[in-house]
Parts: sequence; structure tokens; C-alpha cells
Amino acid sequence: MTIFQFPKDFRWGTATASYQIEGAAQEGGRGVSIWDTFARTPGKVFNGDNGDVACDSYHRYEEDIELMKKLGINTYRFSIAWPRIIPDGDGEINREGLDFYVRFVDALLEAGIEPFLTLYHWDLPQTLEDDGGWGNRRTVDAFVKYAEVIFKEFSGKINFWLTFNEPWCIAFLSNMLGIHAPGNKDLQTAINVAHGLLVAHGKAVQSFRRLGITGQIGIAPNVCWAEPYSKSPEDQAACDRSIALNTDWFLDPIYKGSYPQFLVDWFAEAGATVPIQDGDMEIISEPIDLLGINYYTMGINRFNPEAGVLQSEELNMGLIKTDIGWPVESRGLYEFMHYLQKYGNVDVYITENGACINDDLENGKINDDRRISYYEQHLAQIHRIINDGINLKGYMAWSLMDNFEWAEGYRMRFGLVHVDYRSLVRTPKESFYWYQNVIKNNWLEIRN
Ligand SMILES: CCOCCOc1ccc(-c2cn(C[C@@H]3NC[C@@H](O)[C@H]3O)nn2)cc1
Repeated sequence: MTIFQFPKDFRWGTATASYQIEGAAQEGGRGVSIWDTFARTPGKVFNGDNGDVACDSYHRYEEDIELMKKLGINTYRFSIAWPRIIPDGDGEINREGLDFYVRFVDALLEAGIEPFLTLYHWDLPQTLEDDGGWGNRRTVDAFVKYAEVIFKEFSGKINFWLTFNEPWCIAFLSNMLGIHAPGNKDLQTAINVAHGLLVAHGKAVQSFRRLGITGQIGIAPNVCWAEPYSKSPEDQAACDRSIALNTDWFLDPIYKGSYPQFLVDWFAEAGATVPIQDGDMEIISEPIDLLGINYYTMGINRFNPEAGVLQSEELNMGLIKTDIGWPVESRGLYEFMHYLQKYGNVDVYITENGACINDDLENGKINDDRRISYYEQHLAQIHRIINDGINLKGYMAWSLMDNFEWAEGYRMRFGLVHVDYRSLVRTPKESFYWYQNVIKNNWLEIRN
């Protein structure tokens, strides 16, 4: 038996997102988001699933908070649906939508749970996408208007703020690969989206400072850690490109005020350029207070000129995989956190980490041992990272409950709590009780 003791002020939490859990898509004055549109486009989402009902957390959030209290978390990461606040994107404020989140945040605080808010977790008002989306400065200005409404409403109640969740997914997964909403498949569009969201991030941080909003603000990139298949420079360079597109492409502008030149040059070869306007980089590099890091898996990559715009191919190395097909390899989290130190020993929270394990109910229980094993491995690496002196301040498991997993619909389950999507009955899995014990003890026991 090995015991890993965590720091006494370490934050333990779980994470969700508005479109994935709320449902009530046509209630409370909510407007249409790009995910409502994308999910209704034939062939985009498995089984034609959508977020119309999801986990019905819009109506069941008090039940969800009871589960959080039972779990013992002190931090809960969630997102606000922009289309509930300003339904057409940049017009009138929908007070009914704002009041829903006021009730929710007050209930979290009443339960002694710290709200950890993501302003944008992918549900862009469709009206803005129709007018060019993140590549149009109208959307940038609309985001700042939306953010300022939330800042003013929740200053003093919320102390942890994230502008964007997984900017690589927003820009490249959704606009170069076309796998997520809005489904574009164009490199220049993706680069325009990435730049637009970065300018929006910077302007929102400037507003946050100007308005004197309480707490700390940052952004939550998702990690792509990759190690070379061989010692060849070509394989290492392929890994460098993959890692940098998820991380450096966004964090270099924020922390250094410029894009990583080797990738700018790489994209120029492909005929794509960054639409930088005067003053943009100064705006983007407005200092932030924290980083959220989302880690799921890592790859062994090699150079392959046929492997997409980055010419970086991830190989199947025969590792154990989760049910969504991602290799279970916690070592990448440790390696990435040391890679991240090039931006300084900044305050970091793991804002997403978890396993897609599709175990179902058996005799009223869900024996998701594979999820427990995944968490054991990753929390052991978290302890190792802290022990190395890295400022890792907290951990939020993805996810509190099974939910709408984007293009995979409801077939892929990441939750510590099982959701029956017909009855909406929530059932804590064995991993819930395992995590409950880790939180209660504030230590991890690795079984022999
Ligand atoms: C076949 C080619 O494939 C290219 C990569 O395609 C993907 C798809 C999906 C992801 C992905 C999904 N998640 C989990 C979510 N994070 C945010 C939260 O909302 C979770 O639901 N993280 N990354 C990455 C890459």
C-alpha cells in the first residue's frame, strides 16, 4: 500500500458544462446555440442525440448539488450558457436566464461549494455564427459584453473564472477538422477563430481588471502530449507541432505576446496566416492569474506527410484504452506539467481529467473499476507533480455525471454518477465512493 498525502488547501472538485447537462433548451428565454444547430444536422452527432433534455440539470440542479455535498467536493466547475444570458448574442439581456444562474450559484455557496466558472464552453449563440462567428470582431465584442454582464452579476460570489474551455477544440477540432460545431473544415478559418477567441479573452481580462471583479481569471487549454516514435528529428518535430498547437499557439500569445514562430511559418507554407490587427497582441497578453489544464491521454507520434496539416501521426502502441478509444497513460500529465513551466510556475488547476468507461447498472451498482484505476494513476502523477514544486492547486474530475459527450452523444459516459437518460435517475458509481474517500482523507491510497 502506498499513501500520497495532498496539501491541506488542495481543491477537490468535479466539472461539467452547460450544453452537456442542462437540457431545457427551449426554456427560460434561452436562444439557439451552434450546438443546437450542429446536433440537428444529420450525421454530426451519434444517434442524432442533442442537448434538448441532457441530464435536465436546469430543473434538477438542487439534486445535483446534493450529490456534490455527498461526494464532499469543495469546488464545482460549470459553465454559463451565453444563449440564456443574451439570446441573440449581443442584444438584450434575458433576466430570466441570469436569474437561473443566480439561484444556482447561491445554492452552491449555501452548500459550501466554491463556484469555478467557465464563461464559454462552446455554446455560441447561433446568430453570431451566422455572421462569421469568432472570425468576426462582432463576436469578440459580443463576448466582452456577455462577460461583463456575468462579471457584474457574480463579482463577490465567484472567485475563480475561466474565459474559454479548450481553445484548440473551439478553433481546430471545430473549424479545421469539422468534428465539433460549427463543423467547418478549413485551416484559415480555424486560425481566424483561434485569433478571435484570443482577442476576446484578452479584452475580457482587461474588463475584469477595469471593473475590479473579485477573484482570479484564466483560461483552460486541453493538452496534447506526444513523444516521438523514434529518435529521428522528424519524429520529434512532429511531436513538437502537435503539442504546440494545443498549448503554445494559445499560451505564447498570452504569456509572450507573440505566436510560436515555427508554427506560424509551418502554416504559412500551407497558405494560412494569422489576421493580427494593430494592438491585438497587447490585448491578448493582458496578464492572467491561473491556468486550467484539461488532460485525458497522450500519444506516441511520428512524422507522416499524409497525417493532416501537422503531418504528425499518432500510433496505436497497444496500450489499454478507455471506451472512447483513448490510451490510458498518466505519464503524459507529469511530462506536460514540466513542459508548462516554460511559462513560469503559474497557478494551475486540473480542470478536467477522467475516463470514458461505459459500464452500466448491474444489480443497482456500477462497478467501474477501470475508472478507479484511471483516477489512481492520474492522481498519483498529480502528487508527483506537486512534490516537484509545481503550483498545482486543485483537481476537478470530468465529470460529476454522465452527460452529452458532443459528437459521441450519450453513448460515451465520463461520469462519477450514472444517468439513466430515460428516467434521469442519478446513481453514484463505485468510483464516486472511491473519490469521496480520497477527498475525505485528502490522501490517495494505491492498492498493492
Ligand atoms: C478522428 C480524429 O480525432 C481528432 C481528435 O478528436 C477529438 C475529439 C474529442 C476530443 C475531446 C473531448 N474531450 C472531453 C471534453 N472536454 C471538454 C468537456 O466538454 C468534455 O466533454 N476532450 N477532448 C479531443 C479530440
